[in-house]
This record gives sequence, C-alpha cells and structure tokens, in this order.
Amino acid sequence: MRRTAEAVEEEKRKLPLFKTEEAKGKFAFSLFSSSILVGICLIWAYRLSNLPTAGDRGRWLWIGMFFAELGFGFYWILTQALRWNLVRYYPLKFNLSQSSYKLPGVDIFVCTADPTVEPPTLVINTVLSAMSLNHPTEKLSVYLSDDGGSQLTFYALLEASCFSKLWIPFCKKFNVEPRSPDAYFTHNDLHEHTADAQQRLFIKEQYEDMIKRIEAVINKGSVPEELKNQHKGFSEWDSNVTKQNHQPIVQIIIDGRDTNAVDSDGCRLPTLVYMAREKRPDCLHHFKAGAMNALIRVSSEISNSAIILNLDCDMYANNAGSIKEALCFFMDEERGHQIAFVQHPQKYNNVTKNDLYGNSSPVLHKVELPGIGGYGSAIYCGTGCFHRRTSLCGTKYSEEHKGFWNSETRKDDNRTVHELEEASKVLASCGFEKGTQWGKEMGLIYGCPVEDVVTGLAIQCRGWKSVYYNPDNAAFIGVAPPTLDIALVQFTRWSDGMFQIFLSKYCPFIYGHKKIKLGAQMGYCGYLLWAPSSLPLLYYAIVLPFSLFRGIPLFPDIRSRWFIPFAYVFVSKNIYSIAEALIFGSTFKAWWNLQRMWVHRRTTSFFFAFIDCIVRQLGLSQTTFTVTAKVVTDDVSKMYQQEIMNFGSTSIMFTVISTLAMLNLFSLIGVVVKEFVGGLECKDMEKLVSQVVLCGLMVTVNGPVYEALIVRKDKGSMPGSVMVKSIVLASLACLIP
Ligand SMILES: O=c1ccn([C@@H]2O[C@H](COP(=O)(O)OP(=O)(O)O[C@H]3O[C@H](CO)[C@@H](O)[C@H](O)[C@H]3O)[C@@H](O)[C@H]2O)c(=O)[nH]1
Ligand SMILES: [Mn+2]
Repeated sequence: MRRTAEAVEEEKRKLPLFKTEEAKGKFAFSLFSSSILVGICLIWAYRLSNLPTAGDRGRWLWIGMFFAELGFGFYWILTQALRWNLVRYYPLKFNLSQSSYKLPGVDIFVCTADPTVEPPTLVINTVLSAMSLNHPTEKLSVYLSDDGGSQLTFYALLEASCFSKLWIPFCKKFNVEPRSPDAYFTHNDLHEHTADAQQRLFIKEQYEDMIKRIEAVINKGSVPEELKNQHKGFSEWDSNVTKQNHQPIVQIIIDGRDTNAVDSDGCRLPTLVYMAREKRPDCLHHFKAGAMNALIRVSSEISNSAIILNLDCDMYANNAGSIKEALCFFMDEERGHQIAFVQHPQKYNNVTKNDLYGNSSPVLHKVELPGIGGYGSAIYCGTGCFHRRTSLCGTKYSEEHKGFWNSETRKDDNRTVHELEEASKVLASCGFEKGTQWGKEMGLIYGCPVEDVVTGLAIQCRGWKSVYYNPDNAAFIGVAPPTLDIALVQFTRWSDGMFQIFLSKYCPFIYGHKKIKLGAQMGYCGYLLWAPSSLPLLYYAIVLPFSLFRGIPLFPDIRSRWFIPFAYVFVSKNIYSIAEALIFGSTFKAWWNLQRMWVHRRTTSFFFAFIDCIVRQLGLSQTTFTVTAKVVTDDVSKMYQQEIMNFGSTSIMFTVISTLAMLNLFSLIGVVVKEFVGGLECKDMEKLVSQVVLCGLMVTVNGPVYEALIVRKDKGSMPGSVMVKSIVLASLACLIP
C-alpha cells in the first residue's frame, strides 16, 4: 500500500532532533566519592573527640579548625552533585533538514555598555558575525543595546551595516569561519593567488578601511558634521545626551522587510537595530538586566521572533551553523517543548596554553556545567544562550507549547520604519516598567549582579528545562580577562551576586524545592556559596602558619591512625582532580595554575564579595556592576601571552595575596631555622608535619607572587608599597604572642 504524502511528512516530523548520552563510570565514581565522604566524617570525628582541654592554648584554634573542616566538607558534598548525573547533548541536524517544519525567526541581542572598555570595533565584529549566521535572513534580526548611549558606537554600527553587504555574501560563498571579520583575518593568511584569494583580499582591504575610518572618528572623540548629515539617527545626539542621561533612542538601520535592502549578491539583509534605552539619573537602570528587558520589548515590536540569542559584545559567532543546532533542541517533537534555553560554554580566543588565570577550565565545560545540565537545569550564563521568547518573558511551562513554531510570530504590520521606531521608544523608556512585573516575574530579574544565574533558576522553577550544549567547534568565542586584577574583579562580582541569590528568596533549596531536582539544587549551591567558601581557606591560610610558627600542632601525629583520613582525603581528592583535568585536555601546568587561581580567588574575590554581600543585606550599599575591560595595552597583552602573571597595580587584593604568601613563607623559614638551631624537639616535629606540608604547598603555589615581590622589576611586578605592607603585616602576625 502506498503511503500518503501526509503520512511520510508525519513520520519525518517524528524523527528525533537530538539525542542525549549519559556518562559512564557512575558506579565507580560513587564508590570513590563515598570513600572520601567516610574520610571527611572521620576528620570531623577526630576534631570532636580530640578537643584540647579548656585552658589549653590551642583550644580555640582547634575549634576553628573544626568549623573550617565542616565548611570544606559540606562544600565538597555539594560539588559532588555535579558529577553524579553527567549528560551530554547532541543535536541531529540532518533530521531537522528532513523535517517539514518552517524554521522560526531568531532575534539576536548584543549588549554593550561603554565605548572605552568595549571598543566599537570589537562590538561591530560581534554584530557582523551575528548577522552572517546561517539562517534565512528575512527571519533574522540583530539588535544592539548600547548602554553607553554613544554616537561613536552608533557610527560604527552604521559602518558595519554597509560592510555587511559585502561580508554576509562573502561568508556564505566561502563558508567562512569564524564569522567575525577580525578573528577571520587574524587567523587566516591570505597569500594565495587564486581568484578566490583576490576576493578575500578585497574584502580584507574593505574591512581594514572601515576600521581605520571608525578609529579615526573614535580618536577625534565625536562624529564629524559631514558624516552626521548622512544619517538621520545622529539627530538624537544633541548636546544634552550623556551616558547617564538621555532619551530613548531606537534606530532601525536595516529593515529586513524592505526588499530593496540587499547585499552585493542581491540577497535580502537581516534586520539591524540600534537601541540605547532611556537613562535618567533618578531612575535605576538595572545594568545588563535592564538592557535585556528593553531589548525583549523593543524586539517584540519589530520582529518578535520566537527564539532569542543573547550575546555579550565580545562574544562573536565562530560556528556558522549554531542556530540550526539550537533549533534541533527546541523543535524536537518529543522533548523540545520543555526546553526554555540552550546554553553554550563561554570560550575565549585569548586563552594561553597553560591558562594562566584559570579562565577556561575544560573540567568546568566538560564536567561541571554539563553535570548540572544533566538534571535538566543547565545554568544560564548570560551570553551564548538561545532562549525561547515565551519562557524568558515569564510564562510557566505547559504542554501547550508543543509545535508553536508553525504559527508565524512576526507581526505582519504595514507600519513604516518611523512608526516602529516611535512605538519602540515608548517600550525603551524609563517609565515603562513602573508598576509592571518586568524585572520580577517577567524578563531578566533585577537587583542582582548575576542576573543571568538567577533568571535561569527562576525559569527552571516555572517548570522549564534547559540544555548545556558544548560542541567541539565552539559556537561563540569571547575575550578572557587578560590580567589578574580584571579576573579577580570579575570573580568578585560573580561570587557576590551568587551569594546574594543564596540569601534571597531564590535560594535553590527553598525556591527550587520540589521544582528542580535535589542534585540541581546542590549543584547551584556549589556556585552560590563561592563567597562563604572563602572563610575555611582563609582560616587555613592564616592559622596554619601562625600555629606552625609557635609550634602548636593542629593535625594528628603522622604515626597516629587518625592521620590516615586526613592524608587519604587530601591526596586522593587532588589526584582525582589532576586525573580529571588531564583526561579532559588540560596540561598539568594549567591544573596547577588553576589551583593557584582558586587560592587567590578564595582569599580575595570571594572574601571581599562575602563582606560586600553582607553589607548590602544590611541595606548599607547598592548593587553595582563593574564592566570587565576587554582591551589592554600592548605590553600587558604581551605579558599575558608569555604567561607571566601581572601584579602591576596597587589593588588591595594584591596586598592580601602578598601578605598571606609572606606569612606562610616566614613561618616555614621560622620552623626550618628552629629545627636546625634545635629549638624544637623531634617529637614535636612529627606532630607538625601536616602543617609544614600545607604551608609548604601554599608557598609553592605562591611562587609567582614571591617572584613579583622580590625578583621582578618589570611593569607587572608587585608595587613597592604592596611589598612593604605585606612584609609589615606578615611580621606583625608572626610577632603576636
Ligand atoms: O550596565 C551594563 C553593564 C554591562 N552590560 C553588558 O553586559 C555584558 C557583560 O558584561 P562584562 O563586563 O563583560 O561581564 P562578564 O563578567 O564578562 O560577564 C559575565 O557575567 C555577567 C554577570 O555578572 C553576565 O551578564 C555576562 O553575560 C557574563 O558573560 C557586556 O556585554 C556589557 O556590555 C550592559 O549592557 N549594561
Ligand atoms: Mn565579558
């Protein structure tokens, strides 16, 4: 019997569009982690059963050790959840091309905040890469939100819109990757003499000319009159416009409905919109979350696509097919309707071989984040994330979302560009959100420096699932912090914001109770508790050298049986961590660098964030957002490329890092001296071995710090004032009776 065409269609539609794979070795892992758990419990038992008697000088230090180890232990238990349920996702693009679905529209949001730390040339590379992604152009719209409200950025975007007429057809013809012109031309030599090469060279020259024009304008500081006359949009920038104070600006630079808006091959161009939402000094703007919400509303007026991709201004598209892959997840007949967002890892193009500042750990991308994704609760990381518009806007999950793609979402209105712009301005004004649910139940949530994590959690608690997808060919690539200073400030913002979530009504254990899986709640808390996780480490980093210097033992004698759990937990945990890192593609040195970064992060960023967060809980300060600098001077960049740590600033964080390093060094030297001079008896030494080893490790991991303090004389060395402060503070700590 011949099947009807309809039946064939129906069958194709049933083809799965993605598959999942569970990681192997779960059983072995649970055995191993149970053994560590037993070790941890024994450590706790040792602390409780061997408490020094009242009056003993080590008693309080001992109690502190108990609490620190309680902290380490509980924190370790939380992080285990990330490894119990590792699931990997694979889209099946071929099946999508077989199916009869109409592809939904995609709106891409790019956010920028400041033309000095985020140069317009960087921003337009991201915009150009987004515009040239493989997707029918009449269903693609790119929106740039400019929180800097800068005419320089607007000018650069106009230039980009012209260049896109060459760039998009060029990308599609030669299947260019990455789709950011800057990244493409930097990584591809153009020395061949074929006809193709001619064209590449031509595009390259056009690109370089454009960048020169933009840089000339940036160096001038404002757009010259003759250029301003070429676009009506510049009339928005009168003398009263400043970054913090201006009317809403919405300019539709390319109207995708316009059949005359075509590239050099005569193909239609995607829609391109510039938006600077209204800013007033007396009106909270809620940083990136506010910008995203304005984008959601403005785009709903103009293109209203069902899928939203959100990118930070430095995250260019590397893989041209990423939209199709994401659609596989959303459009799967069986499970697609449950998925609210698909998160890609944050990868960087400036990570060096041994990842000096631990910016991009393979274990994070290949184990921990997919691990929480395994519970259907992948964390929203703020960039490189495809969202379903309805779930981002606050809708609760329901079965009804099945197959919504076939309904056309684009508003089929005949309004002129001017009318659309005017309607959009209302949506991007300060007053619009007053008395609405925006920032609470709708859109991104306000009041938290990590708007992304809390928003993702809220979406999951409304019943949706999310996917963490880490393809081999990275979809989006950004800029990692190239100095220690910038990296630590970024971690301060993150850990501060995340601890704030833990203390708020969104605490996963309460808000997520019965809504997301227990493993996911634990996994979330592993991150949300970064800030307080600083306390046990700080305690160790201060009290161990302090007590070692005075010969107060805090660990069991190496001949005692109690020594075994300590040694087992410490050694096996670290061997596991090294093995895991090596298996997933780190070098040993990268692992070691990451350990150093964890020490630095915990003792500075996380601790400061802990304090900041408590102060804010008391109502004594307000949420802030320090934008991460994305460009540095050439010598700073060179130092980074050579993997030399850069301490060249007087940040208070560096004083803390140096003081701890000095304290540990002094006490280690002190013990060695005493041992030789004979101040300590051999019997004491055996009780102090653990402390000597731990202080010794702390000194080893801090190698680059001593170098920067004592040996180096270059720009990245520790400033003299920091050295003096650290030596004074560390000596004082040693001298306290
Ligand atoms: O008032 C603001 C502040 C920032 N941004 C934009 O937000 C993005 C992220 O800022 P960045 O300084 O690069 O922060 P990162 O630490 O790199 O960002 C990570 O962490 C943030 C939360 O802390 C998330 O929002 C980001 O998506 C995530 O990449 C950038 O495109 C900014 O232009 C705004 O649009 N408005
Ligand atoms: Mn960033």
